Amino acid sequence: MKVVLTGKPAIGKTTVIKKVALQLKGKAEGFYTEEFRDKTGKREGFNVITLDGKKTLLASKNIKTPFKVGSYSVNLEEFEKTVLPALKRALNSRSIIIIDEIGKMELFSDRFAQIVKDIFSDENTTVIATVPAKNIHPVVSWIKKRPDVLLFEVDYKNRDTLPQKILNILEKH
Ligand SMILES: Nc1ncnc2c1ncn2[C@@H]1O[C@H](COP(=O)(O)OP(=O)(O)OP(=O)(O)O)[C@@H](O)[C@H]1O
Repeated sequence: MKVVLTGKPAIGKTTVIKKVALQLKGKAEGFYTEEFRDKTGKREGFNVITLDGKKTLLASKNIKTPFKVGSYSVNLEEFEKTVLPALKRALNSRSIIIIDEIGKMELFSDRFAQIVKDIFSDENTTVIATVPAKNIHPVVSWIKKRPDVLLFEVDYKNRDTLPQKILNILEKH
């Protein structure tokens, strides 16, 4: 089962994923991405939080790396160190895999792109992932076009009911 969420920036994709992950505690592995703000309330960057509780910096305005998205620099090395082992472990153990998100920042990592492909190509693996509305990378359009992907566009009307809908789909599967 492959469930993929897309939708406009800040529409609530991560919130849906977190609600689903909370209900799947112990059965799911993977990560979600959360923004953090400075003292004045301005967005400073993004953290990655793995479902087994590791937190690392994904990107920040206050670091300099060659991997830039707007004013944010991506902390590629730390991202790979934290996320790749979790995804590999999940793929090998056939846990439910949660990937929030398969976006511009994360896709600076070719190794991440490759494991995402491996996960989606494995017909026995259940994955719940988020992708941006824009096809910012070949992997994103490849995922959206897959016939085995159940694609949901998150909007204001469905964002409160989607978590339960996804859980029902997983249960039936
Ligand atoms: N169902 C909801 N009810 C009320 N507020 C919500 C809901 N879902 C999300 N929000 C709020 O909207 C904001 C953005 O939510 P979220 O981070 O989940 O969006 P996103 O689509 O994952 O964003 P991004 O484009 O950064 O990935 C947050 O402040 C969150 O608390």
